[in-house]
Amino acid sequence: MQIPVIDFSAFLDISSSIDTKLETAKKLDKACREVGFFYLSGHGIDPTLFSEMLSNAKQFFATASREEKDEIKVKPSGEKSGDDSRGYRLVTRADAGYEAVDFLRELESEGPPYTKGLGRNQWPRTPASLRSIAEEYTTHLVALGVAIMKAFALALDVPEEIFSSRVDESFWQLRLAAYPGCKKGPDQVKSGLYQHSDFGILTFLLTDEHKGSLKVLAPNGEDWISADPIPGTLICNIGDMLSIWTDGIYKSTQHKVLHVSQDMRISIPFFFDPNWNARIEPVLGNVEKKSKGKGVNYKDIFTGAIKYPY
Ligand SMILES: O=C(O)CCC(=O)C(=O)O
Ligand SMILES: [Fe+2]
Repeated sequence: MQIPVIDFSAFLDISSSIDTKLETAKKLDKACREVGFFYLSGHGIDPTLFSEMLSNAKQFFATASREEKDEIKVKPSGEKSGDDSRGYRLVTRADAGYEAVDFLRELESEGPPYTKGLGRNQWPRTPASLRSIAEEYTTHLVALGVAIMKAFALALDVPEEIFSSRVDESFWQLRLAAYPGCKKGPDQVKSGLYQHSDFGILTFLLTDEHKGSLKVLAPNGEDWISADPIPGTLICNIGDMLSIWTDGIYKSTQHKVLHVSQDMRISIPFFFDPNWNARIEPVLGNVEKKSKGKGVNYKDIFTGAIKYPY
């Protein structure tokens, strides 16, 4: 299996004919059906923004003091300003080892105290440029996510609003992550992330130059393929919610991280997820399957009000 590289520029070019757009959309569609992962080029985002995101994230993880990290740590919902979702975490488990800071779309809400998902982002004090760069990056990726959903609708031959009405206020999540460098010897720590599929719609992943860390499960269910970074591209993959919307036609492929290099690896996933109130149900017109997600809103899944997978 190979992860295809797809040039999206023709779809974004307003002078492209519908046939040209359809040709690009069909390439994406094929990748989503067969692999669930693709590299995106021609996305219109300035590569300087990629390097600024990576260098700001690296600076934070490499230089922020313990106190600075603690100040913005994820706090339980209902406790002062916490909402159990936003801020810094250090994960040291048998099957996962990394540090991360999460930022999510801020929704209108009462509080503090906040219920899960409805709080305010906690921005690191340093580097001072991180917030404005992350906000600019987010604006670009939200627009890109909306454009790709239009391409999916075109390829699947369904009305554009089926998707756009469910993602036009995407409850996105931006994660800055650092996988520690592996030291040999007794203090060796696990650096990586257990096997999983992503939860939402579409993940846009930006990583530093380390190779061999991200592994994608091949369709045969046995082989692991390294998804090494290709400079200037974003690694994209389908999440479970889009797999549900498309009756499983688009695959939310399993992947994992196993980082064995001696230096820290920076990885920045952007999870383009459904609107907070989006309905989660198959939408391609298969009436029998439509009942499966009856009454389920994305927020109920996100907050754990409904057990997922349901
Ligand atoms: O760091 C990576 O390469 C992938 C991370 C990932 O799969 C995730 O955060 O969901
Ligand atoms: Fe993932």
